[in-house]
Amino acid sequence: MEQVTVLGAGSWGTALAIVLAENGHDTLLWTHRQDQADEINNEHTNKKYLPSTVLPANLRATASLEEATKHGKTIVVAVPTKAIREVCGELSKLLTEPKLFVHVSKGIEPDSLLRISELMKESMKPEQIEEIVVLSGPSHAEEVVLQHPTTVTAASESLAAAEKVQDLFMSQYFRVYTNDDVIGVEIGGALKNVIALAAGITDGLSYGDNAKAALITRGLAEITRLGVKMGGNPFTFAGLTGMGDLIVTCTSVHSRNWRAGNMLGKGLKLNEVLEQMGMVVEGVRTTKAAYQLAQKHDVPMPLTTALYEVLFNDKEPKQAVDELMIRMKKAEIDELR
Ligand SMILES: NC(=O)C1=CN([C@@H]2O[C@H](COP(=O)(O)OP(=O)(O)OC[C@H]3O[C@@H](n4cnc5c(N)ncnc54)[C@H](O)[C@@H]3O)[C@@H](O)[C@H]2O)C=CC1
Ligand SMILES: O=C(CO)COP(=O)(O)O
Repeated sequence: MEQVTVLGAGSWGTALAIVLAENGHDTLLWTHRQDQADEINNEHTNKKYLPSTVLPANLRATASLEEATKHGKTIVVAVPTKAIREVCGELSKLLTEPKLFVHVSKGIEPDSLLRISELMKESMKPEQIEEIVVLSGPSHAEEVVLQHPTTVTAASESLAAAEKVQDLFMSQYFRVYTNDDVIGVEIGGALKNVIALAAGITDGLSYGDNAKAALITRGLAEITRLGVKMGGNPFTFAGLTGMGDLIVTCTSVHSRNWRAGNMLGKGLKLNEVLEQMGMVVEGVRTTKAAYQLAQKHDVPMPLTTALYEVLFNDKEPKQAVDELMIRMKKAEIDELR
């Protein structure tokens, strides 16, 4: 049994805390909201994020970051990308010994263009970090809490750290593989949300299954193109954290990115969509970051660029699709090399 802290009591942090608590680990879930910590401790529910779930009795919550920091030998960071800097910065003021960090956030910071593990390293001191492991893959919280079979990947430059995280989380319904390709895993996890927004848009336009299959495969082509240029292993993009997560996010009604895209495709404006969602839609900020990365690395990313125009330059979704279809003729495979 290990002492583990999970930072962030949204749907994913809570679902992972349940997996850990059910595995017998002494798990403490941190939220920045006292009322939510009280609900988790007294009612054993987290209704805003997982309305039908009863939390295990051994799962405790706290609103004290100091208590949370002291508790875990392993600290799982499960806040949205935009909160990573702030939360890790606060953590850095409290850490007195090195910890094993696991992050599960799927994004890239616009402008700095840092991946999550890079952001974490920038926000804390090297001596405070034992190792960083990224846990990613096709895994909607709503299905994990139902104990439906789920497979993910733990990636780290340190195989020992990845295996430690594999052991912490692995259960009968939660299977964890290891990978040493942190870049590929982080890029795949972040960029699939961009394509999922686009898939939601084409569904909102009622364009059907051919369009969605095209988005998934051509989306993977452009994610791979960028990810390989940034140093990722091409095979990673065909795995759970690439193709696997792309499939689940582009096709599941649980996906907040797909749902947001669907509303955009039906004609709602971005601010109206985000107001209605009430949960993080990572793909919006990641579209900006991916657009900037494509320019920086001089990689053609037509789907990302089209989505950028829709989200930030008010292009009509139907016009964006029309323009994608009449682009210059291309070879399918040569473009990937
Ligand atoms: N929901 C899911 O099924 C999965 C989510 N993820 C990733 O996990 C990350 C977190 O997502 P969710 O839990 O789904 O989001 P969510 O929207 O359900 O919850 C986000 C949580 O973060 C908290 N938060 C926001 N800003 C904060 C701040 N500055 N300080 C402290 N806490 C703050 C919110 O209060 C909320 O509890 C995202 O990067 C997402 O892409 C990854 C895999 C699956
Ligand atoms: O990453 C996820 C599933 O693997 C969750 O996707 P959404 O953030 O779109 O809900």
